[in-house]
Amino acid sequence: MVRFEHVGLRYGTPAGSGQPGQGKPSLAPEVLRDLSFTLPQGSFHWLLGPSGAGKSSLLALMHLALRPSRGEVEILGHRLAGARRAALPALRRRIGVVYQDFRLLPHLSVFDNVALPMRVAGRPEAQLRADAAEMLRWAGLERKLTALPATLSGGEQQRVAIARAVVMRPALLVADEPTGNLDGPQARRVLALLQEMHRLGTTVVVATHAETLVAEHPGPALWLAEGRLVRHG
Ligand SMILES: Nc1ncnc2c1ncn2[C@@H]1O[C@H](COP(=O)(O)OP(=O)(O)OP(=O)(O)O)[C@@H](O)[C@H]1O
Repeated sequence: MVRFEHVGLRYGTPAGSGQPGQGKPSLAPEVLRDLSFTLPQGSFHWLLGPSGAGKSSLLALMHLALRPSRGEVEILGHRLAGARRAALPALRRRIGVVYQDFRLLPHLSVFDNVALPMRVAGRPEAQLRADAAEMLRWAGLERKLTALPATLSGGEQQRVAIARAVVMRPALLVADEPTGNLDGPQARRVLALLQEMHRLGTTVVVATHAETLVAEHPGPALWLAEGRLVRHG
């Protein structure tokens, strides 16, 4: 479950920067204002709104890249305000993130990109090999295991990024404009993977400007405008 209660975010504050500190209050305007909503575990939501509305900022709060300047954020049963800093890495491992620009490591093969989160978490090599291979089969990339990201199409790179985001079986998956760099067929294939994660029980939030895709797959949505939640349903 994801729960926001009266959440505000200003960049440039110690909380907004994600850094601890005793800095003076920032005079920067709030980019997220008084957001309150709950996303049930296992739900799928679009995150919609014009450019600058605050979609990426909201997703950054959900995947713990930022902390709110005010209000309460609860992710997967953890209230961030009371959470010990030491508890955050374990919580982060339960959250998968997909970006518009893929963010694959260019010097690592497709296989090693997907295996990386498991290596960081110290999984045994035999298990992680099997899991990474299974995820890449699922994403339709079993023939690309040894390829470097630059040799793949945009759609293939994004499918690698999704395999990497879900290989640790996250309970929450957030995608920030995941089809922004893709053509229609590739975008649909990427969305199908995100929807399949939802069907498997993952809470999924997808920020997008892709109106055609949303029209083809109507579903619950959070609408932001100028940092406010203007519609939820
Ligand atoms: N690191 C930052 N520092 C200061 N202000 C920022 C930062 N990142 C975003 N902003 C501001 O926060 C507001 C919301 O930006 P955000 O990127 O969250 O919107 P968005 O809805 O995702 O936009 P887009 O659809 O164009 O990606 C904007 O006014 C933006 O300029």
